[in-house]
Amino acid sequence: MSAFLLAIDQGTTSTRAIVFDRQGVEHSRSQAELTQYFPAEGWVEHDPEEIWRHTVQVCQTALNQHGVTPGSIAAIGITNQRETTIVWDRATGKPVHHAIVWQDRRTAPLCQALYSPECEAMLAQKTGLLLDPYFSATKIRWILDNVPGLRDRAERGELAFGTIDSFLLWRLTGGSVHATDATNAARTLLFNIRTQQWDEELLSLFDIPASMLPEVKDSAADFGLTDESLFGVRLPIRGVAGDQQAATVGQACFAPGMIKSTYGTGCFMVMNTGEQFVQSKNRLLTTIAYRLNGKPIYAMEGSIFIAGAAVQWLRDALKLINHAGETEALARQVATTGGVYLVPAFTGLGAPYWDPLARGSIVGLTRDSGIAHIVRAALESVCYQTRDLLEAMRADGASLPQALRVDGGMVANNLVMQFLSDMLTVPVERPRVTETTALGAAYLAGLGIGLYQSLDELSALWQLERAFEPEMDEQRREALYRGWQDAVSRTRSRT
Ligand SMILES: Nc1ncnc2c1ncn2[C@@H]1O[C@H](COP(=O)(O)OP(=O)(O)O)[C@@H](O)[C@H]1O
Ligand SMILES: O=P(O)(O)OC[C@H](O)CO
Repeated sequence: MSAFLLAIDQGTTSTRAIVFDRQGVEHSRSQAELTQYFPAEGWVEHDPEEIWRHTVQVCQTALNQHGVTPGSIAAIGITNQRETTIVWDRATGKPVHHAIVWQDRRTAPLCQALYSPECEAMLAQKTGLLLDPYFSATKIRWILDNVPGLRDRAERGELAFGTIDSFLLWRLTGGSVHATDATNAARTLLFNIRTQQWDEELLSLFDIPASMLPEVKDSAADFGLTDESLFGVRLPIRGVAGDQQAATVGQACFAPGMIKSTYGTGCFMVMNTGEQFVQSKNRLLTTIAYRLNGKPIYAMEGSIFIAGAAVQWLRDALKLINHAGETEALARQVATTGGVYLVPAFTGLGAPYWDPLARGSIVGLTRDSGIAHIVRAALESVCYQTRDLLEAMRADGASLPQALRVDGGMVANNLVMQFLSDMLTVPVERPRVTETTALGAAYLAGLGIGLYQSLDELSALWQLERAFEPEMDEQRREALYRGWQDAVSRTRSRT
């Protein structure tokens, strides 16, 4: 059988194609930055045509370098920024609106209008989610209500909805497949993760026609063949998962209690809870980690909207740095932030606060505060937010994990990793492959095509690069964390 697996990782800030061999070793890659559109305060959009162009381009490049050829690919796996919503015309395949990105807050008023404690309890019970603009349902509804003529066209069955994986599947297969996997469906607020079906009550609540929805498959399944015109051969697509779930697979968090945290644009902490649907009492999400052979494996998730994006903000808005990598040396110029806290609520606060109207703040500034303090505060904010999530998981009954497996662009920063371990009092483990999202998609494709027979095989491939052990004394740690909690309470729009 062909030796390689191609992973397409369509993230918030970039689109990547990475070719792995059977051992999970990277052989070739290509990447393209994605334009971010901010058409109004709190709105975030992407151009689906740019996403498509970049996807084809990065795949073609990765498939034709370093000894890799399209013919040497056994299967493709797709992983994607989740919740981001595209509606397209079934006849032409053309999107009817820009993609509304997961970070977009435009539907906060709609969420408020639909809110009641009963409604939120019903949503939590069926979907594991909360009523928040983050998820796809209100984004679909916004498109249907705001683009003239679309509601009627949707009712007539002319429009298709998909998260990015679905849209890419549609395009890659020449419009012959309209599907998604259970992990992506689980982020829409329309999918009942207990019954594994689109839910009539939810569709009617959000006023979305069932005809728009994709078929929901396992995360390792037959998602069709690529159109021959794209890569010269027809390649089977055998794996699909939302990026955080793919990272959970790439980190081999297959046993209940295992946790991974990914530090990209946002930060997402996912704890495997096995076959058990655990409903949080502390505003964490319940989601599907992966679904194989029809059997969902559940997870608890804490979602933070801004992690690496805070570093991008230091670079692009404040122009304090030229490259993300500079933050570590800058932050090391000072031993502490001197009491400065940066709460990066640029697009509201995610778990466990769920406050879409909160906006960012910097507190504790004095005349001694300088660039290094602010940069350090931005980095530390990511660790404090992770502690908030771990506290919520523990309050829900989880025990302190043996280790936290980390990945994503930000984990290159050793200062962040050490402070994270100090704040959590847990060893932080950075694997050899930090592209675990793409790796997870490749693993799913490998499972789907029969290159791997079991999850144990994948666990055996996981390798540690470096572990960071907690070093900070308790008194200092807790004083710092109390300062963070105070800064958050001053940032909240409501309590
Ligand atoms: N050395 C570093 N220190 C701090 N942040 C970093 C560093 N390197 C990259 N980042 C941040 O990591 C993010 C990129 O991570 P990545 O996993 O590629 O993100 P995504 O998949 O969300 O596009 C960027 O927001 C960037 O600012
Ligand atoms: O693109 P990322 O890696 O920041 O991930 C985005 C998440 O999937 C949003 O839920």
